[in-house]
Amino acid sequence: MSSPARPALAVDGAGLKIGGARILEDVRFEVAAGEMVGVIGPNGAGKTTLFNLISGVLRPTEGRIVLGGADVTGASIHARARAGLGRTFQTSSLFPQLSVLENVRLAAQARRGGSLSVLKFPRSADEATRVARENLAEVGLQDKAATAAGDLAHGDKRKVEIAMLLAADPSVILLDEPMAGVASGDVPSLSAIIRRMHRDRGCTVLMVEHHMDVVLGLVDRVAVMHHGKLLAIDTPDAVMANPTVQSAYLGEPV
Ligand SMILES: Nc1ncnc2c1ncn2[C@@H]1O[C@H](COP(=O)(O)OP(=O)(O)OP(=O)(O)O)[C@@H](O)[C@H]1O
Repeated sequence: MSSPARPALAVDGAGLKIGGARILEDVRFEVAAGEMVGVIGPNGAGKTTLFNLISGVLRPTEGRIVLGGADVTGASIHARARAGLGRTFQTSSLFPQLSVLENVRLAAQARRGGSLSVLKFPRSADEATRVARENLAEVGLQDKAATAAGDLAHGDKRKVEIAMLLAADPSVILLDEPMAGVASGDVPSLSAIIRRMHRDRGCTVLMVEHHMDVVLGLVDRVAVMHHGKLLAIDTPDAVMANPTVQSAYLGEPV
């Protein structure tokens, strides 16, 4: 009998208490290698906190975070990045005065923490530039390489952030509201980039996103957070048909 494939990411009973406040409680799910899972839920449900626990910004007060079979609950943000975890943030993380190419090149050089230590075989400047150009082309921004990142439209900034993420070559990607602040006309091209990134790289993706139509059209499964708990995790159709989820979104007690 073959054993089931090891999940790329497991959140194993994770909880977070701050002072007297219980922010997250017994969150438990697995994401298979190559799967794309959306995380939805009303404001304050705990989605960003969950990402902070997975990426190492916060440590859970209960439970474990397991990345590719390794328990990383106590590992630093950088150790998780070296283990192949990449993350974008809700707010822009670009250096506005630097050119688009320079922003992506810095990410390429810091691949899995590489540039911080000569022992980790950092990419040479030429190699980093090549990787940066390749990833800029992947998000369709090769013509804006010389533009200052701060001068870009919001949608293009988001695309540069995805190019930066890809330049670091992660195997598990956390996207925190990739469509936040993006003009509605830019949403389809950004969605297409995410779909292509997932398909061509075979990476595992966990994505928080408020645009429900975007999430439902992209992901294999949806996780629904509510009041710091995982309400449901299932296919988009099953989640939308779930009466508990419907109550949560209508603001009724669940
Ligand atoms: N450091 C903290 N100290 C106290 N409470 C916190 C802390 N961080 C988050 N919270 C609270 O935890 C809850 C979950 O917050 P979180 O930002 O994770 O929600 P969210 O689902 O990402 O919301 P949004 O969709 O608005 O981004 C909120 O009630 C928030 O006020």
